[in-house]
Amino acid sequence: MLPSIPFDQTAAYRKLKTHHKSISKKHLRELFAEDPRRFNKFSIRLGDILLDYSKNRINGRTRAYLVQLAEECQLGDAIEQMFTGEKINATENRAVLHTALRNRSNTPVLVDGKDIMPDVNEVLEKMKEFSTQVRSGAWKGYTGKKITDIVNVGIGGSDLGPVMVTEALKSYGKKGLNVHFVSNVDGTHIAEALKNLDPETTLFMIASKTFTTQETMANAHSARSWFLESAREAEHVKKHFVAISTNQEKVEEFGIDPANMFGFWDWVGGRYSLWSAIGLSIACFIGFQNFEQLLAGAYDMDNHFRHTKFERNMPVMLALLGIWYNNFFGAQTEAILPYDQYLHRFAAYFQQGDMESNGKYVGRDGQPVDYQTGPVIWGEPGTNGQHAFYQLIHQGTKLIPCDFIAPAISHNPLADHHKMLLSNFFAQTEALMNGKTAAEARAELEASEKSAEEVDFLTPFKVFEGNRPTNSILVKKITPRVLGSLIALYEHKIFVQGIIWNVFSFDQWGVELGKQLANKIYPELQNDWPISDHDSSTNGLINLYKNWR
Ligand SMILES: O=P(O)(O)OC[C@H]1O[C@H](O)[C@H](O)[C@@H](O)[C@@H]1O
Repeated sequence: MLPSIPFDQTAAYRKLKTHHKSISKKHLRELFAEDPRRFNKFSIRLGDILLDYSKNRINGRTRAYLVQLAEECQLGDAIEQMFTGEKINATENRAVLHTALRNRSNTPVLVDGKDIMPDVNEVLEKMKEFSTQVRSGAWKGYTGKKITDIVNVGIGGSDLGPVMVTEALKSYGKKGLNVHFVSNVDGTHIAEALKNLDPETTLFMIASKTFTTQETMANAHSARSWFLESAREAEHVKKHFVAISTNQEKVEEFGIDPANMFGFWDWVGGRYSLWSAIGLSIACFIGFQNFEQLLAGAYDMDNHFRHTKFERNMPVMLALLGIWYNNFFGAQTEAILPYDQYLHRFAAYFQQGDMESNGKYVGRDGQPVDYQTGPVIWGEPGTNGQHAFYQLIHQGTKLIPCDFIAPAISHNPLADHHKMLLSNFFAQTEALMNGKTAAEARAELEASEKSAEEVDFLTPFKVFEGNRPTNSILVKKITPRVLGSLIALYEHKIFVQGIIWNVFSFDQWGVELGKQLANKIYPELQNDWPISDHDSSTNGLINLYKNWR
């Protein structure tokens, strides 16, 4: 059982509260001026990844108190409990073992006394075999042609990870093998995805942990109908449909040959499942060796997380800084800003990862917490964001801690593009930190030969307070291995925050209500009779819809 200590009742919390009063008045400029060694002090390097967290509103004392907070909340024990397969997902009575999926050492991991590594390796072997056949063209469609297009049909955790990773590693993708993703139950999604595809060369991967998710099942049935319009014989389905699921019964019920099923287990959470067979589209697209590199990168981060002292521990420090702003500065959101076009779904991926994990108001003791838990996660790639929403980050009334992520080496070294991109990356965190004083703004205006009145009028608008905190994550290059580490970094950050906020990070009961209500209304839409048993708004909307359709 996880430790259950309301974090606002720890000694460290009280110390941080008092400490916050003084340090929140300090400007980052002053903190840098006071300590020339700030960068060395507040940065962590792991292989090809550097986390520079020196541009945060902290000093050595803040870090010490934050680390004490983690210790008082028994984070060390909690980490061990996760890695060793204790049933820390208590509301579902499950272990949480995405780390076992990338346990490259193969040391046994026990669930209910049984080593799960042989099962993990067996599925990996099956993925290797299958992805090799698809890539080499040995896997043939019903008319003997090789596969040119893979359509992953899944939603949430059975979609976002493969989407994000195949985009991030596009430059490793096999030419002539395209991946498509269908998630939304809106018929437009599948209709558009299938528009230019050829049933003879298309392979569907029906990805669903439960194999009961309404959206995925509706899309899977439509995919099969589309396929059978051309193929005619149900016999051909086995060449074009594979299932990725924990639910063999439902897979068979759907009509997919169990030989074409790639299994995983209830101890893999949906939003932590890209390392499992849910990553099959990734393995086919980038090749199994690269998929193994992705796993290896995550394993690097797992080891770092498990064995490094908190103040040198990347996920722990990232998590503690998030808590610092969320619970002491009152920040509501966090932005993830990758300066890499390939990472354009990274923030969207961690919207689910973070918000579905820690978006909870009930503590592990079953009582509502009286402090803030998970933040709103959002973000877009730089520099696009700079021309859209950075105004608010620089001069708005809200404090938005930002993570800037960039690779030193681009996969597309085109003219001077990467230098320009990176100059923006460096400039933004510097500007957010320093801001621009009234004197500086005034001097600039005066130099531009404005009249005295204009200078007076314009000066306040040109002032930037600065003191906006950022983390910079600079990596050498976005390789499969580096990406694996980056994803695991954020996964563990979320875990640490869940432990400290005392919430269960691996269930998602909040998603259930919407599902239940939609299932109630769905039959009511099957006829044209007016509805009257909901509230007046819902009745009004449904009845107008029935009128208009
Ligand atoms: O993989 P599935 O069972 O189809 O679930 C797909 C998704 O839907 C659920 O409602 C959860 O909110 C997600 O965590 C999950 O990833």
